[in-house]
Amino acid sequence: MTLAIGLTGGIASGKSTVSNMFKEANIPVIDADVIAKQVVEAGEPAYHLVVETFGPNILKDDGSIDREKLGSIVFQNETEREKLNGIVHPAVRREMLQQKEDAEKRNEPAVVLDIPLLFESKLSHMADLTVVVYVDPNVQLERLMNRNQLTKQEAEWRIQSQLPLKDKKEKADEVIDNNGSLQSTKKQFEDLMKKWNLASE
Ligand SMILES: CC(C)(COP(=O)(O)OP(=O)(O)OC[C@H]1O[C@@H](n2cnc3c(N)ncnc32)[C@H](O)[C@@H]1O)[C@@H](O)C(=O)NCCC(=O)NCCS
Ligand SMILES: Nc1ncnc2c1ncn2[C@@H]1O[C@H](COP(=O)(O)OP(=O)(O)OP(=O)(O)O)[C@@H](O)[C@H]1O
Repeated sequence: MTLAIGLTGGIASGKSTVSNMFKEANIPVIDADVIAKQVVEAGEPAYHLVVETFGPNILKDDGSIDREKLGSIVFQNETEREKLNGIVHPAVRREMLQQKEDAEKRNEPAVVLDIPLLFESKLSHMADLTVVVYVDPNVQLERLMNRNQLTKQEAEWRIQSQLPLKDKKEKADEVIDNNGSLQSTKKQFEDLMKKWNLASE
């Protein structure tokens, strides 16, 4: 049986940091953000719907979607965000289920479903257990502003477009606290791997 681990968190809470630890441990990771980018590449069905819905102004000169522009529209407006979600999410869900099935066919001991909106989109049924990468609100704001070079207002809009991290923490089966050093996060990751009998040594 392939253990399906649902990995989530808030924007810039450290999901990629933890998903890299899984990859280093040879556990395959299915990344919803990567798939969400692929399904809106030029020529894909969702690409045409996005252009129809948001207009040609959201395109770059080469015809690809200007993600920064689209982000500045949808992160500060719930109605626009729901329109985008309605186009992108079904395609992402289909592809994730396909990749999960492939991992099961390969008899992988485990597979990680890295889904930022795991709880918001009610997708936890796809996973056997859920893990939240948690940070305190002030740490999240600071890391997001630094990583994406955003103003405080822009970063707050992005954070507010998601369920508060403390709510996700309550819903999750396991919590990795990423407020501290990377070493402390790695230690918590290793402890979980032992608990799930996935540690190699
Ligand atoms: C708005 C878009 C174009 C901005 O692109 P950009 O390259 O700047 O960001 P990226 O895709 O890497 O997302 C960064 C983070 O933003 C957060 N986020 C993205 N989309 C959403 C959303 N619809 N609602 C809440 N948070 C979101 C997630 O935490 C994600 O990890 C893009 O995020 C998008 O197409 N979003 C809709 C699809 C979606 O929900 N993706 C999330 C996983 S399915
Ligand atoms: N323990 C840590 N100490 C210091 N910086 C950290 C730590 N963990 C992550 N970071 C930094 O915080 C930022 C966010 O981390 P990461 O990209 O892993 O988050 P994420 O949850 O995958 O974000 P998103 O879903 O928004 O893409 C990055 O710039 C990363 O280098």
